[in-house]
Amino acid sequence: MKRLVIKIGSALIAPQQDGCRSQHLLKIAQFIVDCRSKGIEVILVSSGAVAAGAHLFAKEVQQSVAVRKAMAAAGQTEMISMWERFFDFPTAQLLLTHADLRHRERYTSIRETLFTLLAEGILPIINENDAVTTDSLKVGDNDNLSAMVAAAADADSLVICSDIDGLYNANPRVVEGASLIPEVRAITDEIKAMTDGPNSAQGTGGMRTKLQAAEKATSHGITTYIVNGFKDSTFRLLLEGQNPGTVFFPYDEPLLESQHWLMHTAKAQGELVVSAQLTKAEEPLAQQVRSDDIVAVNGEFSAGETVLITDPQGNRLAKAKTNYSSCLLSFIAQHDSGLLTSQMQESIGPVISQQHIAVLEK
Ligand SMILES: Nc1ncnc2c1ncn2[C@@H]1O[C@H](COP(=O)(O)OP(=O)(O)O)[C@@H](O)[C@H]1O
Ligand SMILES: N[C@@H](CCC(=O)OP(=O)(O)O)C(=O)O
Repeated sequence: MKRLVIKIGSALIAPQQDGCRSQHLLKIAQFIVDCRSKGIEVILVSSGAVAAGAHLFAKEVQQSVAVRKAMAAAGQTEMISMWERFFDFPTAQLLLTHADLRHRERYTSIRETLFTLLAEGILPIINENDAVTTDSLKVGDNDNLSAMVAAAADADSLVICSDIDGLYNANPRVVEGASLIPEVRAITDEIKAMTDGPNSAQGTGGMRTKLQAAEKATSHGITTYIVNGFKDSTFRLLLEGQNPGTVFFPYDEPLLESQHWLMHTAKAQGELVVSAQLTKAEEPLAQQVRSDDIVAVNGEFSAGETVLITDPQGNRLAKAKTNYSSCLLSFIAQHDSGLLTSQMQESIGPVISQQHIAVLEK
């Protein structure tokens, strides 16, 4: 490990949902200190703002979206000041939303901030900015957020601390006799079918979002662990280089940073439907997507935004940054003349550039 992102679930922060408890966090803080003294750079992604702030609001109103946002805002200060008390080195708080991460300029700015904090030995502590999010703006769970952060920070390891020993072949809280899977080399459909949602009042995504996070992280070359944050032995084993739970091995050929961002973080603003023959050709997809091969343009987007490329049957082929706006592409698609499109292509350039396309797995 050289650069590690560690994600802590709400159950560890506020086990009784009545404010933060240091009970389970002391050993995690010690682990962070030990990692840093071994020269490992650490970024902490901490859940628990909602759980920490819950006790300030009446039970009957706690399910209201507005109240949960207020709980997050109030609980965040309690949670961050608790972390701060553990460390004798400086910490920094970053509150992010999906809207920040999927915006390439803001994403680059977040990366810059992270690298600067790490270079100065300051511990970044990250959570979703729940107080300002809506459904369309949020990541929604800190498992996926931690993987996006790990990718943004060029980390090599992601440790997701949960209330369970790792991934089991079925949810052990439901299926008696389920067994722990210590190693996962590929996150197949069979593996995905083993998981379901959370079983605690505090948890958000259960094992499903942890697998999504592992997929995002491993495809960026990041070794990912799901471990039990309640057990002391977890952190001792991690420091010894052993696997205390489930380890997900990184891809042999990780995606480039820009392609990973397109595939896993950027949100498609619209859709380009391209003719069916394209996908069968030998050349790379980006070179094939000429304006006269576009069958339909759905949604509104500007040049530079992310689009989903599909075939006429609706199969997802790729995500890409388009060099044309939806307006211009629709005009071309409707006034299809070989001369116009080739003139257009010559003056503006390709619809999609090769470095800005991520081909999706079927
Ligand atoms: N296949 C599985 N293996 C292990 N845990 C599973 C599985 N499927 C679902 N779960 C549930 O996921 C829970 C952990 O996720 P969650 O409650 O969201 O915790 P956290 O707050 O740590 O993110 C486990 O306690 C368990 O109930
Ligand atoms: N951002 C939220 C946590 C969301 C979340 O993913 O919670 P968890 O499943 O406990 O990691 C909060 O601080 O309460």
